[in-house]
Amino acid sequence: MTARRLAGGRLVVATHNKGKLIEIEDLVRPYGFDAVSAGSLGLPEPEETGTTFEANAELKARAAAEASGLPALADDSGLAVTALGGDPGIYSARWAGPDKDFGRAMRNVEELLQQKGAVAPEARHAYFVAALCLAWPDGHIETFRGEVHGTLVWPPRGDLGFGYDPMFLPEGETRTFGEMTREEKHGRGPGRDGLSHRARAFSLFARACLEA
Ligand SMILES: O=P(O)(O)OP(=O)(O)OP(=O)(O)OC[C@H]1O[C@@H](n2cnc3c(O)ncnc32)[C@H](O)[C@@H]1O
Ligand SMILES: [Mg+2]
Repeated sequence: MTARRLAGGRLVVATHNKGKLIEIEDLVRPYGFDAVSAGSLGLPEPEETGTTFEANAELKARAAAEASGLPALADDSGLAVTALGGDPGIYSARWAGPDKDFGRAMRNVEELLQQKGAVAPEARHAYFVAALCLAWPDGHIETFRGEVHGTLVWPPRGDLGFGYDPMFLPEGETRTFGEMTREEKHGRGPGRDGLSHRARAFSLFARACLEA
């Protein structure tokens, strides 16, 4: 099945997360879109009732496309910790509570890892997942998924990025996402498909819908 192509113009970035918005704007910029955020359009934040990243991305993209009459790109993402059975997973934002305190969310992850005796790096495997969904106002959707695997460090390192970035050391790297610039975290470039989960999902999206 070939994906439906999206040719420039206005695109709603259907997120209320500032860190994500900045990253998605970076990723779409080379394709010449006029990107507008869901927040700037005053769109409400839909309740994430799905049980998968893909379902939640779809729900957010559809809501924004319907409300705005424009194509909308949503991201649902999170950190899955193997020793914690995949938690916080789709609940990654909710673990930070209503004040979006990711210092607290990271401490919570660390405490649970300590309780499991997960000290060695091998016991501290985790991966980020991002599902990107593009929805058109007529109801058509395309969904893509990216992952990046690594280990969790303690204490957190770096103050770049957002969310759980300072705890996450990607495989084969010496710095956490919190110590990387956005360009390094995206990791896109000639011969590279991206380092972060979001950049990887975006590469698939770009190949299928923007470059085809
Ligand atoms: O739903 P929207 O409005 O997009 O914003 P959100 O923050 O609620 O986003 P999610 O529901 O997808 O929750 C994902 C959470 O996982 C975390 N997360 C996702 N991608 C991340 C990344 O690249 N680096 C660090 N943390 C990330 C981050 O804390 C997010 O709040
Ligand atoms: Mg959310």
